[in-house]
Amino acid sequence: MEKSHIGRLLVVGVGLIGGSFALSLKAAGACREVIGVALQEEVCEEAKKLGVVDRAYTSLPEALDLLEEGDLVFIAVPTLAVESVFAQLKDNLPEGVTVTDAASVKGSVQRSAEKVWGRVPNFLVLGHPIAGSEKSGVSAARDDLYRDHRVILTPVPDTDVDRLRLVAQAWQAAGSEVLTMSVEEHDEVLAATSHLPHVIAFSLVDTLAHDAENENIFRYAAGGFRDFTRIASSDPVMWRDIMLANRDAILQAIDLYSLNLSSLRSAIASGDSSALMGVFTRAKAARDHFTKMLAKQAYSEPMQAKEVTFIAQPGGTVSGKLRVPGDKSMSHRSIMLGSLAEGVTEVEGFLEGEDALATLQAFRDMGVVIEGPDKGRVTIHGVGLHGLQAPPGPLYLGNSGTSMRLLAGLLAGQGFDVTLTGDESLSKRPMNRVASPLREMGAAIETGPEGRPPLLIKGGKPLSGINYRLPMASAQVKSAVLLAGLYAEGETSTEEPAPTRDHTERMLQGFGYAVERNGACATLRGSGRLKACRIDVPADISSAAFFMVAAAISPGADVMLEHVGINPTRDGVINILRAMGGDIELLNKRTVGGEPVADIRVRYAPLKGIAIPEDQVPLAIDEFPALFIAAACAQGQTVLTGAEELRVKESDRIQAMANGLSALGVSAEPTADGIVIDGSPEDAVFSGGTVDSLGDHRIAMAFAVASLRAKDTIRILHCANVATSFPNFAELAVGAGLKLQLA
Ligand SMILES: O=C(O)C1=C[C@@H](OP(=O)(O)O)[C@@H](O)[C@H](O)C1
Ligand SMILES: C=C(OP(=O)(O)O)C(=O)O
Repeated sequence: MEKSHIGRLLVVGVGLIGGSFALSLKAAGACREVIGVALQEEVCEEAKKLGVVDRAYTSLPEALDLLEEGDLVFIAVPTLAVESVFAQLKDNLPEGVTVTDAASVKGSVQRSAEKVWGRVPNFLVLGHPIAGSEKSGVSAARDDLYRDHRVILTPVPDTDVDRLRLVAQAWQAAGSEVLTMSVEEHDEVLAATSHLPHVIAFSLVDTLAHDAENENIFRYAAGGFRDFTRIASSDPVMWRDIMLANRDAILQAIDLYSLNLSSLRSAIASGDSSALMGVFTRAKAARDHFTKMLAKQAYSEPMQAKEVTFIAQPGGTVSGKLRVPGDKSMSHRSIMLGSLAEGVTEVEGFLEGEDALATLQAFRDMGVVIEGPDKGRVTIHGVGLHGLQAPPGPLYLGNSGTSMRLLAGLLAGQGFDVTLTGDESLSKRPMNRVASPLREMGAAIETGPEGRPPLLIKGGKPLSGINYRLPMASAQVKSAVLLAGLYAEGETSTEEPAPTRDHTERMLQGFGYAVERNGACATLRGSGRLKACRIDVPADISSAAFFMVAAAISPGADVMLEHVGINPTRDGVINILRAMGGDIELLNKRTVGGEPVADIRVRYAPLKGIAIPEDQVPLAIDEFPALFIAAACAQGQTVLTGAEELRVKESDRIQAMANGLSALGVSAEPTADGIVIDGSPEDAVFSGGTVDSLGDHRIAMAFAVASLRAKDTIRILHCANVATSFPNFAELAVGAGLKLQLA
């Protein structure tokens, strides 16, 4: 951990917060000496006795006299007392000393500073640790109170960057994660996440304490009461100050809460079970996704994205029976169509990966009651084609292109406005490919610069059917147009330049919606109805592909992949591997819920390089990262053409793979629409080294598979997004025989 460069630390207000900061910095060896200031002599004595401070004074100016350049003043008095501390600092603070505070409300502290100095002085860094305890006083101080907690710093334009860095380093030394945001944002977020819960806890306990029966209530109050009201033991003065200091934001939060509480009351009064389930399932999901929440958004980017590195040791082989998770494309569509259907749709085999969960959360945010997922089971209480409600904020779709493009189509026909956002990768992906045809249908869609997200979709625009000839083979574009067609006047049809996955067409039919299919064309009429059904999602062939390639390249391998969807619009990976000499058997072929399914057995056989037929490209579009690994292990050259679409996936997959392959000593030449790979039948094809997956799940998994034929360890950077499509990849891979570790 980086140590701060503070000389002396002066803590003004030696209670729980100030005392814990002092102890943390002392424990980290991050300051030379701690001086305390407290109003009462007894507190000074106790702080010294407990070893929290080295010296203590009841007079702030006296203590300030001891400071010099590079020292830090930490103000930890109740919010409304900060101003009087500022007033004493004004004439007594030595040059070069930095000041920070820990008050829970930043707007009022900013105003106090402006009152005292006319503006926030450049040496004052406003801050707030998101940590505390219901206990108070110096005797409750701990050196680990801030460890693994967040601290929000709210610099203003005048704040000196070196002072900001000094304060951030001090908090890091205390073990905290430092974030910065504006004063206004801080106060709104805290009103909702901290101040409102305290209001409710104080008021609930006060209400019950007034009750004549209170003794009984407290005697029998067990878990729920205890968990929920712990914070009502917090320091009353501190909380009074917070209420007064952050009045407007807290009032807004209380008003919103009162409204929701009264509709919950009505639901209970009228026995409205579905409204109760709605609130409870949404709340449970939100609580479970706690770390992904931001104020006013039910689901949002994790505040702190976790960093995962794959470390794949060389060699080994793969064997055994494996069931990879559910198909991602079908999982998305099951939530979308289940939500728009009338009645209750039961889904099995649902992919509990981040992408499909983003779609699920989007529909919860639009008022659909969805139970689960629980071991792949999801129960969707459909609201009908016209039953979605405006979400409380932008719909955050993470890394998922399918969610954004299909939702764009579906939402173009709603009566409300909605904004679609995504993570850094999704924010770079082209959206005009859906926005243009949807606009032709009458939709009002705004995109970010160059047709990138966010998408703002205006509601209440009447749509009319179109005949759309897709300029590229894309199931996402086809699906977006067809889903908008559900809301359009008349007939909507799509014509694709090459067959692409047809899960939308099949699943619509499964929900009882007429879709006419004729060669490259799919046609439907608006204003029909979807009837709830059961959906069994088979294992995802795109995930199975990593183990197919693993088996195809490792001598001695024999793998059985169970219950895999082998829809003919998705089977390119089987065809291509077979053309390269792969030994693949399809066993126990059957149809499940309108989709062909089989168990796929793959055994090792020497591979040879081929020119990949262009008609296979859309049928294997997501499998190319894995197929490039197979190509590197094949005798001779493999040439891919007609695959420019790979450049606009979660990463530019042609470049990302070419870079990674080259880093591992394989000759891989990217071209505008494909790649040329010179394979080698040697035992150790890949040299070992470090490759960057660029946060693309499929690049990460492909290079993990390469380790089977590597000479040395392969380190793969930025692998957290494997969880978008294949959350248990590492576990299954290790079980099958890969030597994979996570760091
Ligand atoms: O419709 C779908 O579920 C998908 C379509 C494909 O994208 P494009 O339509 O952009 O080719 C594919 O790459 C993606 O993983 C899922
Ligand atoms: C391209 C992919 O997904 P999406 O477009 O949904 O992000 C993929 O999973 O490989």
